[in-house]
Amino acid sequence: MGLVISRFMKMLYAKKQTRILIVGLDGAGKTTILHKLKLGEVVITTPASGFTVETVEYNNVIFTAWDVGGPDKIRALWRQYYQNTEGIVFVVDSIDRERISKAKDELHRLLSEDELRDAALVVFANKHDLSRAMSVSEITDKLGLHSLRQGRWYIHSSSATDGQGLFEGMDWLSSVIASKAK
Ligand SMILES: Nc1nc2c(ncn2[C@@H]2O[C@H](COP(=O)(O)OP(=O)(O)OP(=O)(O)O)[C@@H](O)[C@H]2O)c(=O)[nH]1
Ligand SMILES: [Mg+2]
Repeated sequence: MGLVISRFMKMLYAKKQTRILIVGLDGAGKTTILHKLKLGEVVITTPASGFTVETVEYNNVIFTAWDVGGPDKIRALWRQYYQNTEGIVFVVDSIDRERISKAKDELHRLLSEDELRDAALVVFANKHDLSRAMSVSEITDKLGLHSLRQGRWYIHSSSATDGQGLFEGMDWLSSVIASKAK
């Protein structure tokens, strides 16, 4: 899986610097996905107490992951990572029925940011290997994805622990970004 991802990432992203955000509530599976993509060493930084950012650089693509459910006072710090963002990977815990509406609020809040308005969105309905997982269509509804702009979003079930579904989502994202760059 890592090899396949690497190969097409290399083809598509060689020229200009691009950022991809990997975001979602705590425990959704962001860190697991970042490692599973096998793009390189994951570097952890803490720009402020209570705020941890994980970064992987791959050619000219910077993958940046953090938890968007944190306290309001650290939100201002997120903006430094918005520049050049072409893609957003939003990770949802498919068994967390209690917090799906919080996930929705955070997603829409993020997408309303000026600098993120044109970014393509992939949602991973993660932890799909678990029997209690909500279906992709239920998550689509509960996140209000149909109300989003221009149809530049895509949702796929995933299991970050075994890698299932990650390729499909990343493949869609890279092809949308590549077609925009032309
Ligand atoms: N069964 C199952 N467990 C998963 C999956 N993805 C992640 N997990 C587990 O869920 C827990 C949280 O995963 P993380 O990758 O640490 O989640 P995170 O989004 O980085 O969480 P924070 O760093 O706290 O914001 C870990 O115990 C993972 O092993 C999945 O697809 N299936
Ligand atoms: Mg994490």
